[in-house]
Amino acid sequence: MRSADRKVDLLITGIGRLVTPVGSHPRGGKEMAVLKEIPQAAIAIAGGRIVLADAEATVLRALGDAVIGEVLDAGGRLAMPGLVDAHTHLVHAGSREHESALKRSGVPYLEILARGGGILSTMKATRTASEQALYDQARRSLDEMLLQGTTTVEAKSGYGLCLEDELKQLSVTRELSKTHPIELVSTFMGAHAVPPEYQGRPDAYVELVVDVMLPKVAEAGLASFCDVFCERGVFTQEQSRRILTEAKRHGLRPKIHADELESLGGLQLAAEVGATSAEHLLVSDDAGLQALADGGVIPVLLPGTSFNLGLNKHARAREMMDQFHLPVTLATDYNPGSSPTESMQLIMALAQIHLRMTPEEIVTACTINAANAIGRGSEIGTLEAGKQADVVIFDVPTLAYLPYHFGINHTFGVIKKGRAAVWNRRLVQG
Ligand SMILES: N=CN[C@@H](CCC(=O)O)C(=O)O
Ligand SMILES: [Zn+2]
Repeated sequence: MRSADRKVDLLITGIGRLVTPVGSHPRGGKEMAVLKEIPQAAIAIAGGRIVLADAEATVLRALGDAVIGEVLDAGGRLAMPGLVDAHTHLVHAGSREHESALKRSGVPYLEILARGGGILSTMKATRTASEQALYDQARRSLDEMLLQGTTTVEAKSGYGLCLEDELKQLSVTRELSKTHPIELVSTFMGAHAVPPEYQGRPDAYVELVVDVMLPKVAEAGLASFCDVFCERGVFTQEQSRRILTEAKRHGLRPKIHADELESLGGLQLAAEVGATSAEHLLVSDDAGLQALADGGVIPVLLPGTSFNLGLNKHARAREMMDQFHLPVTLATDYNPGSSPTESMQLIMALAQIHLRMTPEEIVTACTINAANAIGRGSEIGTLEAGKQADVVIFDVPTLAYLPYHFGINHTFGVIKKGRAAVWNRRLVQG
């Protein structure tokens, strides 16, 4: 530490083991298993950033006679970068437990949508809801995410499906990003489904998205990314191309929901338009995965969706890593239909069992790779000097225990931008 740095706002001591990926870039293939591990560690934080994360003796020596604002003792627990949830449909009204019986009786996800349910059912609820009601519901979800160790969340629109209500959803995201400790990255997803007014006229709806919605969203600075649901019966590859190409023209970075149920060439399109990420990928073939690798597109896998839809089909995470050296990312896909969970810890457990990922790979997938999937790799995703101080402290004896003991919350503490947001398992007010 230079003498100019000799003021520390927060010092976290007593970290039994600090575990973190290193660097700012996505980690692909074998690199995903490489973590830096420091026993008996401490983290010094100033101005919301990490000044030093190292062995406690080294940190204390470097601090010398520095002025220290607050000290928090992690009590020998495990610290890692705050979890990044790179794919959610955070802002929506209501819930869809009434569809569970249909799903149990074998009615497919897209059939429920075709009957006017599914996404369209949440669209109706969201259109009717006030901004305040949407805000309150999403805020409760964010609190839950924070309590579970998530510090940054991507939030998609796509339940308004008309200009006014898409803007309403995105405004709620913007409001939440000002008031909640969790940092939000906003994605415009007007092309999530074809609304009833445009039934049978999907191209006309695509034109509305392109000509009316995109310019307004971009002008108001309401989103950083644009996503589209490229799936049979929803949007074709050609319609998706039109939307993502126009999105780029307006300064929004492309993302795509692809290969969830059927492959329409969404991964090739992702590479073609230079998408940051392609998400779901349950039925992807080798050609699609090679396109991602060649195009530098990050695969975002959502094992909560296949679990909850009872699909018995899992993304080919091992091949993505071992054969295609891809930087696999994990996310909740939190939404009221296909994945009603805020818990990244549940996703970790599913990733270990269904995607056959190791605990180290899972950490990388939920931190630095996820950060890159939302364009934030240089700021968050690792515990290194200079990065934003987003830290989660888990009450687990070993790293492997985290995805192993599932169904409970292991989070003891969460530090967001250098401030305790959760401590002793409770939200810190103020
Ligand atoms: N598959 C498309 N969209 C969401 C589900 C939205 C919903 O069912 O409400 C997803 O990513 O799984
Ligand atoms: Zn989604």
